[in-house]
Amino acid sequence: MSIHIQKTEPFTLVIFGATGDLSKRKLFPALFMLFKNGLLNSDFTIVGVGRSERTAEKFRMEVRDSINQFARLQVTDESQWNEFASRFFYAAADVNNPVQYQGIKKTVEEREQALGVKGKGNRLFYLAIAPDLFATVSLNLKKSGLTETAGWKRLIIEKPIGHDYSSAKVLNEQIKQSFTEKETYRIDHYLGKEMVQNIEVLRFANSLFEPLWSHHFIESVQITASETVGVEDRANYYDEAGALRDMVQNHILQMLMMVCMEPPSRLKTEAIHDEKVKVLRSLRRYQEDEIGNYVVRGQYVTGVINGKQVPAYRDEKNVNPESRTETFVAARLYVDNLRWAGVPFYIRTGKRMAEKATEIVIQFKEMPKNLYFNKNNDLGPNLLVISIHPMEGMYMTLNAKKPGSVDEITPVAMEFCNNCEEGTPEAYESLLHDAIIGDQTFFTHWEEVSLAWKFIDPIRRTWDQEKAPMEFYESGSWGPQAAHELLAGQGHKWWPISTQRRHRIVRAREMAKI
Ligand SMILES: NC(=O)C1=CN([C@@H]2O[C@H](COP(=O)(O)OP(=O)(O)OC[C@H]3O[C@@H](n4cnc5c(N)ncnc54)[C@H](OP(=O)(O)O)[C@@H]3O)[C@@H](O)[C@H]2O)C=CC1
Ligand SMILES: O=C1O[C@H](COP(=O)(O)O)[C@@H](O)[C@H](O)[C@H]1O
Repeated sequence: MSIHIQKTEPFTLVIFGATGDLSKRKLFPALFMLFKNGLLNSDFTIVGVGRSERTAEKFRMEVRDSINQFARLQVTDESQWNEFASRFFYAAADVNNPVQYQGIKKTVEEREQALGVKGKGNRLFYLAIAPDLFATVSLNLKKSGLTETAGWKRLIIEKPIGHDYSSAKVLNEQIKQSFTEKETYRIDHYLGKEMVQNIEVLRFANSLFEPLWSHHFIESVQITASETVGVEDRANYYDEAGALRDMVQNHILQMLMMVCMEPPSRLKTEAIHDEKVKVLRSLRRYQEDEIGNYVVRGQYVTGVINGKQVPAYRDEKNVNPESRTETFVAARLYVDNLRWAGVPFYIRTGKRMAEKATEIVIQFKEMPKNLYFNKNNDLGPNLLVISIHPMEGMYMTLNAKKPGSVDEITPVAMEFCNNCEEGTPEAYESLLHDAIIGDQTFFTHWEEVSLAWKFIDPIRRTWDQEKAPMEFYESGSWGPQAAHELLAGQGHKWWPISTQRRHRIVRAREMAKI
């Protein structure tokens, strides 16, 4: 990802769903930050599409409001704003109606003509709309002639990509009729997070880690993506999807791939995708009758979050009062290759948990307990903690001599903070920029999508047939007891999440005592 160095070529970005939530909260703020940082070519154009009519002026005001509400920096410089806003246009269209694409085409072509790139403009289509419209739009883009240009054309799609392997495959075939794999950019916003991208650098630019990065020295790996929010206003989608499809199929497996992949032969997109795909091929698939031993599903009941009583999942608006949808998943996974043989990868994700945090903990094997410095049984394992959110950084716990003592041990932490001094780019900033410059490294290849679904589908089937229990957990907790037992059986435990910098050393000490 080359966000700090490479300015884009001229381009037109057509955003389907420009009046929606994703555009307001993520896309417009990201475009504004890229513009402010001088990373967009001055000849860029944004064409917003939605069903309801509005003038370009009104659209620009909405864009401004969303930037002031959601961007890292607000609009303060009027002439800079006018320059930015003058590139925004709007075309009303119902995407189900092929005829209405002509209005979009006219807007795009007029602007390309004005910029002197008639017939050869670069075009990027962003589908910030419901997933069941992805196929229709991509087919209609071709039929309308919008994909015909001597410049490049690209499609950006959001998740979810299907709800299982078969539906994802059908969608992929439909998209392929208009866009090749190289032109298709599947967003997984976790891949745009600074510290997720940093995993590669940490592993492949430090001689310290790579020799230790295997079953010889690593005892286990834990990946947590916990949230304090509930289902919010997305029950219509979420009650069908559940945490397995919503978080594990994409974000959690992407983080697992980044931790496990072999060093790529070159730092090129294809080489990186090849290595990530190999991880999914080695990921042990569980038979339906053994899933209960490895995967736990849970659903939140009422509890207290930030001092406030919150409702049970089944009492949330638009949720089926008898819903069997999981809001929590924990699992013990294995990557059956030479590097990772026997190393458990513990994953967990859930809504209404105790803290909002995304963290990866690499636990190294312990020193032999019967030798040296373990008089009080207080030697802790070395942990490398990669904090992805809300803190961005990493820290390593070590055992050190307690100051002033002869052989007493105390845990210490070496820490790097990635976002302490100034804010780092938001995931969508870096992903939008990559799509505009044509770098697919941090987008999901079709093979990753398909293998991820093949891993997920048997688990989903088992749960749909009620062949594994549903565990209930209190809101504000760290999930159901079964999620702790998953590790306890292996002599492991979930390490406390450490989201606040000032607590870290204290937490490191607590960890050593556990
Ligand atoms: N919101 C978020 O934070 C995230 C969203 N996503 C994904 O992004 C996509 C969009 O989500 P979100 O922004 O939340 O959805 P919203 O419901 O907020 O917005 C939907 C958008 O689609 C437009 N739209 C709906 N039907 C049509 C139609 N027939 N023709 C033209 N436009 C139409 C709406 O415009 P209008 O009503 O004006 O016609 C609106 O702009 C989804 O795929 C979602 O899964 C992914 C990650 C996060
Ligand atoms: O994709 C999704 O991610 C969010 C969590 O993202 P984060 O960047 O805040 O960690 C999750 O709330 C949502 O359900 C899911 O669709």
